[in-house]
Amino acid sequence: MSSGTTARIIDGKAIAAAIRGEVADEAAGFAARAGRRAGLAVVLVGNDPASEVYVGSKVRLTREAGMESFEHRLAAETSEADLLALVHRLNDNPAVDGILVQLPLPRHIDSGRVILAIDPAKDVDGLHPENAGRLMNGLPGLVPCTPLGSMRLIERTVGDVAGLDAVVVGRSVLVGKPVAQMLLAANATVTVAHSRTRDLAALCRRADVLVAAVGRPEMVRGDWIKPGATVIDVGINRLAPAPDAAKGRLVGDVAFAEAKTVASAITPVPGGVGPMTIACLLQNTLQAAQRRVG
Ligand SMILES: NC(=O)C1=CN([C@@H]2O[C@H](COP(=O)(O)OP(=O)(O)OC[C@H]3O[C@@H](n4cnc5c(N)ncnc54)[C@H](OP(=O)(O)O)[C@@H]3O)[C@@H](O)[C@H]2O)C=CC1
Ligand SMILES: Nc1nc(=O)c2c([nH]1)NC[C@@H]1CN(c3ccc(C(=O)N[C@@H](CCC(=O)O)C(=O)O)cc3)C=[N+]21
Repeated sequence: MSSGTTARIIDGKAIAAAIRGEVADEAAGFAARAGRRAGLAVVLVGNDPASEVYVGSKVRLTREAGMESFEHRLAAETSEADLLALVHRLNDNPAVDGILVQLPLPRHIDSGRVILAIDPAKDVDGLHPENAGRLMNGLPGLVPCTPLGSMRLIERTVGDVAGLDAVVVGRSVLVGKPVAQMLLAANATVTVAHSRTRDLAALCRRADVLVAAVGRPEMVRGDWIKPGATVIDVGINRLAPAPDAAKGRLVGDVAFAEAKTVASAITPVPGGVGPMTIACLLQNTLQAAQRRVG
């Protein structure tokens, strides 16, 4: 399995910081013209561990970029009706340019119905069927942040993906499906794998570009990777803490130590896709604000 080489580590943290710098400059211009800051509202229902990691850095980075951050933390028992009512209030609030409802939602809430309630012009996650359909048809719209951030890392690493074999593991509305659409739009040959896929390891081994968005710590092993491949690890998994520690380590969906001896380039967790997601979210919020003001 080991080829004796070591992969280039794709520095999502640094690339994201550069994007946030550009967004901050533009956000200052927006505030001067509009007489108010662009505003982002984040809704978290319950306490999904990956969502907790997300909100942790998001509030601070939103303010650093010169935008307003509105946070709504709701109990896990919140009813679907109450959540829908909050979404409608945010739709009607002129200070709010972007609305992000964190997924997954507790099981008693239909996430499809909640996403459908978000004003597509404020849907900075790009999940509303109108924006998802626009992405599928190659029309302009708000694009999901994690897939957009992943594509930017892929393009910076491999350049043109036209004709390359891309395998996406995971088919969620949030990550797997939109990243597959973007790779397809960039002319890669795309296969989307999921929990019913047969011989996942053999399928992954054919990928020049492998995107893992599963939510299973270190599931993708080193010997699943084609030598020289580019590996994008979307997974954010919090391991159980060591006996004397408050928080467990964060790991991706790829066994990083193994994979880096086979791949030519790989994203780390943390420091890979996560920071890019936030940078793209801020960029989408500014884009939504600019369109709304006209
Ligand atoms: N870095 C970032 O910015 C972000 C990270 N994440 C992280 O990415 C991961 C994926 O998130 P998300 O897409 O929302 O997760 P979901 O749980 O919505 O989707 C997971 C997907 O993985 C598939 N899957 C599950 N088990 C297996 C298996 N054993 N073999 C093959 N496929 C499997 C599922 O298949 P099926 O459809 O058949 O059930 C499903 O399509 C999570 O760790 C999440 O925390 C998410 C968003 C942003
Ligand atoms: N509607 C919706 N959209 C999402 O985009 C979404 C979501 N729901 N639910 C939860 C997941 C998870 N997610 C993360 C984004 C960034 C980091 C991030 O910045 N991570 C840092 C780690 C920071 C630290 O160590 O605390 C890193 O990877 O370097 C993590 C997780 C977005 N998600």
